[in-house]
Amino acid sequence: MVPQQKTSPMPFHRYEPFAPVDLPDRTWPAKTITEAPRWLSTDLRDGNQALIEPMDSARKHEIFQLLVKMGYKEIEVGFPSASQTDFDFVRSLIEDDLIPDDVQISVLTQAREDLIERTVQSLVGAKRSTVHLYNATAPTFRRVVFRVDRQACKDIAVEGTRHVMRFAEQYLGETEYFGYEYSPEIFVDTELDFALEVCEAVMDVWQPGPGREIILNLPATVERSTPNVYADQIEWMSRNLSRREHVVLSVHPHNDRGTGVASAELAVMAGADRVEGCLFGHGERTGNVCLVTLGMNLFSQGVDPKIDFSDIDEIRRTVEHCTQLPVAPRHPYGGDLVYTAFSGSHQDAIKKGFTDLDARAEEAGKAVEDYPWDVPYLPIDPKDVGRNYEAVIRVNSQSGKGGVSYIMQRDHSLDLPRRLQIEFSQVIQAHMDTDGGEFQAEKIWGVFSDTYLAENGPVAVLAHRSSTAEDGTYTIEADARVNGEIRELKGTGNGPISAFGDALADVDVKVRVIDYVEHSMGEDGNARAAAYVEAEIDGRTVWGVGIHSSITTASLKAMCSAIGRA
Ligand SMILES: CC(=O)SCCNC(=O)CCNC(=O)[C@H](O)C(C)(C)COP(=O)(O)OP(=O)(O)OC[C@H]1O[C@@H](n2cnc3c(N)ncnc32)[C@H](O)[C@@H]1OP(=O)(O)O
Ligand SMILES: CC(C)C(=O)C(=O)O
Ligand SMILES: [Mg+2]
Repeated sequence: MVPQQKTSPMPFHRYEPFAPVDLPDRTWPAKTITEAPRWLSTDLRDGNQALIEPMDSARKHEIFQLLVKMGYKEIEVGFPSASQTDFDFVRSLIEDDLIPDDVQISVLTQAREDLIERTVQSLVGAKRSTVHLYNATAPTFRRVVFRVDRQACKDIAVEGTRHVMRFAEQYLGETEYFGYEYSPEIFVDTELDFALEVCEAVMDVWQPGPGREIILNLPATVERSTPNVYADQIEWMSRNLSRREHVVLSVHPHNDRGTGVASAELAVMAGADRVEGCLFGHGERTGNVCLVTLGMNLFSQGVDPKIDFSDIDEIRRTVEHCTQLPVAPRHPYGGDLVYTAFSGSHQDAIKKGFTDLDARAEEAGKAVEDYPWDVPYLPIDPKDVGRNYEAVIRVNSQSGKGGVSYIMQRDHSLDLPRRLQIEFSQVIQAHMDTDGGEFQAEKIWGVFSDTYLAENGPVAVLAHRSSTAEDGTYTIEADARVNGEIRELKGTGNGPISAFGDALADVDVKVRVIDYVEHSMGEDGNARAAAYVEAEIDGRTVWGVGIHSSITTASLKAMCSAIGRA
């Protein structure tokens, strides 16, 4: 019988289910995203206001420069009426001429006259700027925070917009561009008809038209529903707003349910033109939607994100330094561990994937970097974000032969034969059972050297000479140390391995060679060679390995290695 789940003791009855939107002819599920939306980074505002220690001026400048360098063209730089620090930062950007001509800064304010005035004052001298005004419109906020009815709530937005326009005229005069953004805060809990009514009233004041857009930002201030409901809300607004062609429909998803990225993506499918978020998902509570994830999700679908993530670790380091909060090791695209496989079957598939990719690129006459990426378990090429392949495969108790042999190949150019991979992987596993934890690449090499290359077995070749007769018979003469004694051995066969096997019979060492593989360990003429011998000795089947600049010496060493192993 299937085990029956029990009723949770938690008080789930205290919470209301979210209401679906009545939109049976929704169109967004059939849409695909083919181009990047307009991005706004609110790292310096929503991100900053949620930090344990808000950024000082130096850190704010660092983030601003990072955002500009990455390619963000709309940057919310603060809440100037909040503090002198916030105000002064905006002033320093403008007065020190730090804002590139193609970057638009914006500043946030509550819909209060005195705060709006101070906010607009902070922008004096800016070439391109936007004031962003918000007031909460949801029923709980109307009742609890503002203690107002619908009409009075709408009036706050309308009056606020008028103040913005009046103060802009008073303080800013003619600028290259002055824009306006309005957010009905808590949009997701606001009745849709009322959200629309407030936005229309705000537009009636701002009067959007050709060359005079308005940004209407519909925030999931607290994410409260599945992403499809948010998408329905956005599609409904997009369909019902007047002057739609002059409206930049913006979304501002938070991540309270952990679905901020999905909400943003479905919202874009539903008609949103613009997305606000923060790098690595900083922001209130569980954060704003992560701009890195959104951008890289597009990239991984072949869509230009219009943002440069090619040095993801530099981006991460800067964000960690400025926010003083760590990025989780499993954070999409930027976490330390996200391109690393520990588990055996993943490592095996990745290793095969790399080999296959190299082969197909070569066949197509293309550089691997230009060939379509298709490697199991790696959604993107780590090199595209500035990572190398060092960390792709790491070995612990969950790993198998694929991972171990990948490291031997990557770090030491040793292409272990399949059955040797199995044998060596068991050797590593035995160590792992004793030592536990992760097995670093150097430690794997140490075990390999001790196991196969130590030359501490009963037979060691000190020198050898060989000749081939006309009939092809190969003769070898070797000076060898056998059980501590120096002996001169001689044997014949069809090659060094069989001749040496024959010679060993004289000293009572019986070796039956099962398999032999050799390869060069590099491209240049001075490259060394690796030889692998699988042999049955005293009833045991073992592998031996030899490495030397002479392939014959490498083969003899491999024989001695196998004898030592047996
Ligand atoms: C969802 C968001 O992230 S919104 C952005 C939130 N960010 C911040 O608040 C950071 C910066 N804020 C601050 O530094 C301060 O809040 C300040 C300086 C702006 C204002 O401080 P104070 O004047 O002390 O007001 P306080 O922050 O307590 O705000 C509460 C008052 O503002 C009113 N209010 C809140 N939001 C708004 C708004 N958007 N528009 C108009 N009034 C508002 C409240 O109703 C309340 O009024 P009451 O005192 O008459 O009841
Ligand atoms: C000010 C608004 C846009 C906000 O941050 C939110 O609603 O989350
Ligand atoms: Mg927010």
